[in-house]
Amino acid sequence: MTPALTELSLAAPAKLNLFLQITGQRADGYHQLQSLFQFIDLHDTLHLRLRQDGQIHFHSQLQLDDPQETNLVVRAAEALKAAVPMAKRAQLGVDLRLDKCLPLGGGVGGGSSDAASTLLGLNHLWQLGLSLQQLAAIGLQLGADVPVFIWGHSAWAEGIGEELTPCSPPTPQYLLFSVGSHCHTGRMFAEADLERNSPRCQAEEALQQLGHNAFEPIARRLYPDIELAFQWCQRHQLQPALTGSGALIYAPLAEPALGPQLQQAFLRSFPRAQAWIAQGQNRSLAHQQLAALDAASSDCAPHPS
Ligand SMILES: C[C@@](CO)(OP(=O)(O)O)[C@H](O)COP(=O)(O)OP(=O)(O)OC[C@H]1O[C@@H](n2ccc(N)nc2=O)[C@H](O)[C@@H]1O
Ligand SMILES: Nc1ncnc2c1ncn2[C@@H]1O[C@H](COP(=O)(O)OP(=O)(O)O)[C@@H](O)[C@H]1O
Repeated sequence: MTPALTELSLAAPAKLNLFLQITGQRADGYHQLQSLFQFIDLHDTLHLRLRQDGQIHFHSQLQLDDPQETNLVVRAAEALKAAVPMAKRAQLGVDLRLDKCLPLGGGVGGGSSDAASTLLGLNHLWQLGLSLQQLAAIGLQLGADVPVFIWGHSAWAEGIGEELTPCSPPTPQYLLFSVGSHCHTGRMFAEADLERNSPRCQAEEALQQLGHNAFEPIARRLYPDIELAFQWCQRHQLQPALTGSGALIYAPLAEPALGPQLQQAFLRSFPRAQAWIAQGQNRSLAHQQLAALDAASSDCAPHPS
């Protein structure tokens, strides 16, 4: 029999919203949207190690703005444990360490991805055998963006982001910029002039309008540095777009060879900014790693004689 793993490291990749429009609002205030999600190869890394004493311990350099707030990694681990029958819970302990790289509140879903990788990793390590559907339902309680990271495939999203249809948009390299502004998701959704009644469309139509994002005019109006970054990109023949509710801006690279040059030029114009070159991926890094683990363990499994 394959020996059970006692530790595991898993990526928690970022996402981009290649298209985002809002089509209505539910009675509870949450907005209905249509969005095209794609992953990129920028990621946080989560290290998980089994504990025998049933405790959940967490370590990270990341300080959340609100010291009262519990990190989504811990909330995910607790939510998963709570979903397991009481009799099994006493043995389910873990040391969790998060190496945080993704910018906070940037619209790349780092917190949601950390939560999803926690659920995926613990399901494996604790040998719970929950389905992706069950994990996505637990994840949805933590944030509207968590399910897409659980399923791990680029997707056309509807509802509040949890009704997902896998799709495979083009996977260019992107330039990704952070000019330092933070857009608070709840506040962006609450902005009075947000276009929240767009007519619904089909995924195929969205693929013809890549880069459309209902939050873009608001982010450009509220944050002058975001406006300046859009103008810089346009002057450099890039097609910039906002991801999520902001504040990061991405632009597909028509000529990947020019990426490093454009990245340096941007940083010269915006010395306090950050800029990355990232590869679009239709399968999340976390899922690629889990598939490699499964393949390795089936290689180790005894062959039927
Ligand atoms: C806008 C998007 C697009 O991918 O991404 P981000 O910019 O956050 O990455 C998501 O819909 C964000 O999802 P997520 O970041 O998980 O949001 P949540 O934590 O669930 O919600 C934060 C707050 O935003 C508002 N909210 C969120 C999602 C939604 N469909 N309607 C809303 O009105 C609610 O006020 C909620 O309290
Ligand atoms: N592990 C985490 N990483 C990032 N943010 C977290 C985490 N845990 C809790 N949060 C909270 O979630 C908020 C949104 O985080 P994040 O996912 O980075 O935003 P976005 O979805 O806009 O990229 C943060 O401002 C923070 O308060």
